[in-house]
Amino acid sequence: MGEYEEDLAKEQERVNLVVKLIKQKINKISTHVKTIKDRVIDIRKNFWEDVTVNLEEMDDVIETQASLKQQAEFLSERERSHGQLSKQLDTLERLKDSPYFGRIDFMEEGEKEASSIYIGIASLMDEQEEDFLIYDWRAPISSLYYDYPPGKASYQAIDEQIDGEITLKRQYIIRQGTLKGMFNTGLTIGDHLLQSVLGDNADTKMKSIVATIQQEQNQIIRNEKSRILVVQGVAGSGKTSAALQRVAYLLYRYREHLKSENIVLFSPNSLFNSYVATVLPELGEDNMKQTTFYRYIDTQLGDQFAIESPFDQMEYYLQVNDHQSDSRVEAMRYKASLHFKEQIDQFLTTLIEEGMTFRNVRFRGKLIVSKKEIHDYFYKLKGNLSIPLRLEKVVHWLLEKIDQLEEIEREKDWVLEETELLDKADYLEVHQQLEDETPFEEDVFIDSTKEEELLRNKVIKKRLRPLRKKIKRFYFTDVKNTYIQLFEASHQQQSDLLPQNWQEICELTSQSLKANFLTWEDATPYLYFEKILLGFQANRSIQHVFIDEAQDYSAFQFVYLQKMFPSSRMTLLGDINQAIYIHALEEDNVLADSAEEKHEKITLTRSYRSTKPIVEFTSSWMPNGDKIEAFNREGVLPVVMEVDNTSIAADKLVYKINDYQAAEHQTIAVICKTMQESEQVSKRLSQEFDVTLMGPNAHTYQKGIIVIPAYLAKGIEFDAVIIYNASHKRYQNELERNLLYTACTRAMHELFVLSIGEVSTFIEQVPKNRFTHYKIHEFQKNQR
Ligand SMILES: Nc1ncnc2c1ncn2[C@@H]1O[C@H](COP(=O)(O)OP(=O)(O)OP(=O)(O)O)[C@@H](O)[C@H]1O
Repeated sequence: MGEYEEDLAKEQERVNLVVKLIKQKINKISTHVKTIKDRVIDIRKNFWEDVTVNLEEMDDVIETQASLKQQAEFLSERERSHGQLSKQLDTLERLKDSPYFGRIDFMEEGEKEASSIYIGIASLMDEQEEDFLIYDWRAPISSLYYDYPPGKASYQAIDEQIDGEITLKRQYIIRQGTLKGMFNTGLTIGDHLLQSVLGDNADTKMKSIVATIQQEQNQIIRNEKSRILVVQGVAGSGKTSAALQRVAYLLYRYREHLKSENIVLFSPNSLFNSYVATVLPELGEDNMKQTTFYRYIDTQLGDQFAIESPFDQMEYYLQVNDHQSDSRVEAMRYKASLHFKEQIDQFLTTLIEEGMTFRNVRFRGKLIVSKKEIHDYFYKLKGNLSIPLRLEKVVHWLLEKIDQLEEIEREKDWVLEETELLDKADYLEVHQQLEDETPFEEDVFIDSTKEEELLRNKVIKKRLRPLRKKIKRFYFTDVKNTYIQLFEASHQQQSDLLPQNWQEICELTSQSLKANFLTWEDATPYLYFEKILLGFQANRSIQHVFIDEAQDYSAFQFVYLQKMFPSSRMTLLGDINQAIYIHALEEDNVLADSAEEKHEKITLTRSYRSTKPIVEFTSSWMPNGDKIEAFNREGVLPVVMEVDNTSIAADKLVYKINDYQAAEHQTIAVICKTMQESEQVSKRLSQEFDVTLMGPNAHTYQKGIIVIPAYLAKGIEFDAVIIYNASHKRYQNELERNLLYTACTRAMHELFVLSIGEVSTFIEQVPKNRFTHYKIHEFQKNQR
């Protein structure tokens, strides 16, 4: 037996031992879990038998409530411990299959012997609970594995730095408890293993990269210094992967006070949400909150306005021919900028003096306080008070008026009529109150006048409750009409910063606001305005905000998010080359080099997703493309095919898909520029194949052939990608350059670019040795 085989046998022996112990633990916990589960089922089944339900008398109602509460608490406590144990069990099940993936032998300074540290997705102690058989990959000592090659190394323990030497660094592939392979590695964690992981088929769900995290990615995952960490990473450099590993790391590092519900991830679309949803559970952690910025805005303003989605805004942009003179396009740019924010801030200061618009306060159709009265009261309040403080005072004043109204209305006939509509619990309460208030006498009789008074009280309070609530929420302030004034003539200032078509933009804006429609470019500014006007209620429960595809956020949106989460740390991840929204091309993009260097910035330049030829091809038309490094994974050259017309394009498309299917690619994406184009292509393809058309509302996708617009394919990847029509006409400007780059970089193994007519100048720029070029004319269409 050679040295390697001997080592392998020894390691397998250790694996066996560890797996045996894991199985024992699983058995022990399973029995415990089963007992608790039976108990939970039992409690649920007998829930109503174990509580005494009696609603006849008030005392009984109170007793019933207490009994219900006690029973519910008991149940939820059991359910909680059942949940925790089941989670432990899940983790153990995963460890049983593959207990660890790495090892380092580390000799601490001053020690004579190195200790072996085995690293896996969770920690495991030996039987005596004394030594670690496996270290969690997030433990301080595990960072050695990701950060150093064999040789001198150190790591940061809780309060000190530990120095020493790594004498061995090894990687394992263990499946179903069997050691399938093992390598001793240098600095980069297993080119070997990485090659094999990256060479696999694309999945419809993102995978965890825990076993092969690269040193530069580890800097992101374990970063604890920065309040705002900005990651600029080229396409496929592992930004999203690192972000999710970072969530898992933070949950472990701050497990005492950070829970998954204190973390939120803003992602580009719903499809992406589900794409990444399995990574954390795979690592034994609960998912963080996930949302899209659009969904967030919609929950804030959706009941007042119909809100355009960013995708509809994008479709509009992509269909406009002349971007220079289109007012809407100009508005998209301007309203995303900090200049516009300043303009709003200035407008807000003028409102201190004049301009606030209010709504009438009515009750049962009758005017109680007119908007004019509110206006006059508001502007009589001291000028040095802020608007939100003054509004608080108005609330106070209005509530007093409502108190007076209550006194008057209570005596009216309609109130008595409505006492009939009160429910049983109200009557019981009134009776109880009457009994409590009546001095003890032999002959207790219910005083009917008093009873009527109490019942009237109940009715009027019930009816006024919604009005009081609305007042407390400032519904008497007419935010929309106040905001509209910003776009009206009386407020027009002359400024060089205003866009040329400002007048027209103003008209368009007030029209759509009046129709209760918010364009995407108006949504954040409006919400900002509303929040500042009424007083910002910052979210303090979120401790960490992750923003993926951060390049697509405007400077305005970013400032808004900072205001919304003032006490949160933030991790922003993006790629300036994939900026596909018009506002994202501006200089104030948070990821642009020109942006102020006030945040810590980590740059990732190595791309892992695509083969080397694909990375070299796609980076050729990007500014600074020479800085994009490919991970060394071989593959075939991308193919560019120019055809004369759509009919040849359709034939070639079908031909290529057949080709890719024969090569056993499991996810094949036909990426189009717009939704409309996607619909046409999908219709054509569905004559021959089973295809899925992905639109903005798609939540998941299956393996097979999908047709998708480029902007929705953000963040995800496919075995093979076909760009439907990368013609000169379709891809010309900056945004289209980025869109084409984003689309092409979705390919892991193969890329085929069709062009109907002359190919885009961006592809013309690519050195000819970086792709295979075909031109197919009508008369040649039957050849390849
Ligand atoms: N260290 C790693 N080990 C294994 N696979 C990795 C590693 N880093 C990245 N990958 C793989 O590379 C691919 C791209 O990763 P990811 O989607 O996180 O990149 P990204 O920078 O967010 O990409 P994009 O900006 O293009 O959407 C994924 O398949 C991911 O699993």
